[in-house]
Amino acid sequence: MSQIIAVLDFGSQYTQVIARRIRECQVLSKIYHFSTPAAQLKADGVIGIILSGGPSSVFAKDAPMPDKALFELGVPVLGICYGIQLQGHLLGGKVSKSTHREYGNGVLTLQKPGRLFKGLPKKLKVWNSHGDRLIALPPGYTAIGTTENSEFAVIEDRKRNFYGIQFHPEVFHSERGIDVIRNFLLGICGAKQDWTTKDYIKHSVQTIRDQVGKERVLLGLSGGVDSSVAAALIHKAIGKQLTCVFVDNGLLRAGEREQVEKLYADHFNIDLRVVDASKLFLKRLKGVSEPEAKRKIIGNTFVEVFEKSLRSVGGAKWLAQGTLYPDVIESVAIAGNPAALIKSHHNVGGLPDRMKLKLLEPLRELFKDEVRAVGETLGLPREVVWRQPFPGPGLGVRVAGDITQEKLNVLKAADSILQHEMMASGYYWKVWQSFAVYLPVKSVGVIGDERNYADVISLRIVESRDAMTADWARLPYDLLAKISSRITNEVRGVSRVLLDISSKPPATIEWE
Ligand SMILES: Nc1ncnc2c1ncn2[C@@H]1O[C@H](COP(=O)(O)OP(=O)(O)OP(=O)(O)O)[C@@H](O)[C@H]1O
Ligand SMILES: O=c1[nH]c(=O)c2[nH+]cn([C@@H]3O[C@H](COP(=O)(O)O)[C@@H](O)[C@H]3O)c2[nH]1
Ligand SMILES: NC(=O)CC[C@H](N)C(=O)O
Ligand SMILES: [Mg+2]
Repeated sequence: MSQIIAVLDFGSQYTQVIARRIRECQVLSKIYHFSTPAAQLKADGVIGIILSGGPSSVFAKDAPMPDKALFELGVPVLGICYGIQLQGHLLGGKVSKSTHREYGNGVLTLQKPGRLFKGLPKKLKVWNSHGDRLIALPPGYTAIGTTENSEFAVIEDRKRNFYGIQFHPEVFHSERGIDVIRNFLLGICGAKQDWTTKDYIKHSVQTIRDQVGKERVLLGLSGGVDSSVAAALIHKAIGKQLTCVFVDNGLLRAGEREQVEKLYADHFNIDLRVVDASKLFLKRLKGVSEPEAKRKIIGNTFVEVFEKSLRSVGGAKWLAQGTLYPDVIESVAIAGNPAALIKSHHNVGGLPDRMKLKLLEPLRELFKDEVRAVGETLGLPREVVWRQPFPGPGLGVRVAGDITQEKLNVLKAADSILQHEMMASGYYWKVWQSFAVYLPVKSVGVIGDERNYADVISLRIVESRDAMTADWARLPYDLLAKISSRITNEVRGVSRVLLDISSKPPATIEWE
């Protein structure tokens, strides 16, 4: 029986981040609904339980509650944030609303050597996000550490192997957070580190086979990292039952369609059809300038095109996409968590309600760097695995405001100079994304002693780990100067080039 660490989901924004930290420690984890019966966890071979954070207060009337019997399974339990509050509430301690919310960075001071903090310094920067707090320990527990507003920031009951943390060790901003999780998994639960990318692939291949059976699958392939890895994985699972469709939506970069066709012909043994739907997309988008409206139209039109191609691929029942976790969390609320809508990624929030195809998304829980690791293990070429992300709505969300063919042409020309210089300098591979944006303003310039009232282009070049947060890349001035001067000199109709120096948050990577 496999060893599983169960993550009970109480609706935290970070539930998937906890799961990914566990995978980073090469341990198998599974996310369960918060109400999963303890007997089920036991039957699944769970060797440790993590109670996630969540937006509710434990004493609220409809607060999500776990099956209390999980505290009698004899397996270690770690509560994070809402999870520590649950331990307090259910096991005889006391939780109350705090007058001081703790939000963002704080300092943890350890008073005692706790098992979770083995080998770690006595003071650590940690990241908080809570309004309630534990004010009395449940019997059997000891206080281990404090933060400014939490007397019980870390607690443990060594005998029963119950642990609680008020801050979020899973987020990147909590110093040595991964070590805390590793101590729980390896030191306390005794997990074996045997969950590798290879296992992930084996497991996914089996799941895909079980899901799909003998039915046919149509995969939307963009030539990007995610859909290429999804294609390779699904092809490994079901071979000829898979057909890929690349849609030319008229919002692609210069030469992109030809590049993808060639790449796939050279490197992949996969049935790929190319559909030119550029006229349809541009017709639907005509005169539309509101970003969410544009995204919805693009998502809907993609599905319309996929549905039209169904007959020619032998009546597929499944639509496969390379959807990743960040696409999901920004687009929709998940697992009862009232997460805010940031923007509708075309492949999630942009799908029409009437869609009849079943969705097959084997990468839906992964982050980009994990997908790249899967791609490398599957032997995909470097230019695919390490390609910069390019969103499905493409230049459609990079022409700010309404889209016309003329604006697209200006943007394509500017973007292709940027790409060329990024490649030539090697910086293409060092940053997360680099692209040009067409702004809906004009500005006055002067060329050949003449007035030039023309378009403005902004450069957006960012560094990131997983697209959840990002910062603008500090590129050499000489390189920026060269890009700017080439764009204003070579692209007719551009009088000015700007550099976007906003981080995410508060900005996002794309402009719309
Ligand atoms: N032009 C396209 N034709 C067909 N499917 C597409 C196209 N563009 C995007 N998709 C679908 O939408 C999904 C999400 O797009 P997204 O851009 O996030 O991923 P990607 O293109 O596969 O990878 P990358 O993040 O590297 O760009 C893709 O995985 C793919 O299934
Ligand atoms: O396939 C996609 N469909 C979309 O609708 C979409 N919107 C944004 N992106 C990409 O996602 C990452 C995060 O982007 P934002 O900071 O703009 O939300 C960045 O890498 C963006 O390029 C998309 N990808
Ligand atoms: N992030 C959390 O888990 C928060 C828990 C609880 N809602 C609080 O505000 O304290
Ligand atoms: Mg893409």
